[in-house]
Amino acid sequence: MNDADLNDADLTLAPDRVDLPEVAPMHDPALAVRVQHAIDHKTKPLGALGQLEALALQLALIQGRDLPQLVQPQMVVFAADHGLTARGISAYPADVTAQMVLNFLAGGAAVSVLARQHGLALTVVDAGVRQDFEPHPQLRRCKVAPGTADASQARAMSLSQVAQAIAVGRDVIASLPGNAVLLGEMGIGNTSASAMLVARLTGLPIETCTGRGTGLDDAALVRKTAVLAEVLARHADAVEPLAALAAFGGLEIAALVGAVLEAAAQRRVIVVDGYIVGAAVLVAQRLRPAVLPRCVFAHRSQEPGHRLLLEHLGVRPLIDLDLRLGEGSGAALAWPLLESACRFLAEMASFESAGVSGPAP
Ligand SMILES: O=C(O)c1ccc[n+]([C@@H]2O[C@H](COP(=O)([O-])O)[C@@H](O)[C@H]2O)c1
Ligand SMILES: Cc1cc2nc[nH]c2cc1C
Repeated sequence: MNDADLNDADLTLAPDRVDLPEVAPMHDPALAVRVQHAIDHKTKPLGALGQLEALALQLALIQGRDLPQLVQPQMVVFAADHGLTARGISAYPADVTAQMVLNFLAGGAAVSVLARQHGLALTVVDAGVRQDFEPHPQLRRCKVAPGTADASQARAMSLSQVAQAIAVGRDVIASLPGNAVLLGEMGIGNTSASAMLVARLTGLPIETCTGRGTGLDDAALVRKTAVLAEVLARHADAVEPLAALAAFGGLEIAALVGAVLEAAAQRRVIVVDGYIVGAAVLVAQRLRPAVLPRCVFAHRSQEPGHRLLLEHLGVRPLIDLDLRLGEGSGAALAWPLLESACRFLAEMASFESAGVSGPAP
């Protein structure tokens, strides 16, 4: 597919023009009953492992087995630049996107450290960074374009670019081993794209979806919010999920949409990092609603729109550490909880096997 084949009218038809996998609904009531029964008969007061119990059940249902196992977990960080940075919507210069990609690969970024700590393979994907990179074993060079267009002047991406970036995300996931993916991102300006996607797709006011990102002060936050309101008004017709993605960007978010769809189609466990990955899940969920129960929401970010997004999706994150870093750092930090959920299900004794008395009659 190339730009010449597509025009604006195609945007409303986008789901038919972009190659999206089918995602089967998770429906196995008998398995759910069996796993809940096993959880309830472990040697603990009923429900005492709290959210970890719901997590164990979710992992079992995603994998379609009584004892879920996490094999060769993959941390995948999608990176790209945003043309809207020309409007001063970030506290840091756009060059930081490329510099941090090099830092990820050199092993010095937060996500590099946490991935090492938790035994997560780390892959970095250049979906649209302005700068070119030398080959590196952990880098996938899949640049769709050197950054998006300035969304205050034009659509951030053409539909063809959206389709290509979604394909990048799908292909990267399909090429990786294992049955769990942790998704992260890097892109100066991408809290703006996320805020606009969330506002447009949920109907929430842009003021509530916009935050300080990398650390804007009060005055800069007011200016950012005004810019985002202007961009939303400019693209008032971009209401369908893929049209909104094209209008607001970014290339890493589109690649994340593809990654979420492919991972869900393959029944992999999907660990969702912060606001930006959450916005990609929102787009993916609008395209294929069955992706949502296959996602584990790792943490609640400090970005105020993230809380609203999680509430809108009706999901509860595992941890809340006031993080606002991105990269996949929150997903990596939450990872041991998924391991613990599998372990308690597999290894804890039952009342029967341990000879412990159940609740008083
Ligand atoms: O994950 C989050 O919730 C999150 C919240 C605030 C900032 N970030 C990171 O900061 C960058 C975007 O911030 P900004 O201010 O440039 O839009 C991008 O690289 C994200 O990884 C990430
Ligand atoms: C230094 C730096 C690291 C990051 N990691 C993710 N987003 C980031 C933004 C900045 C500015």
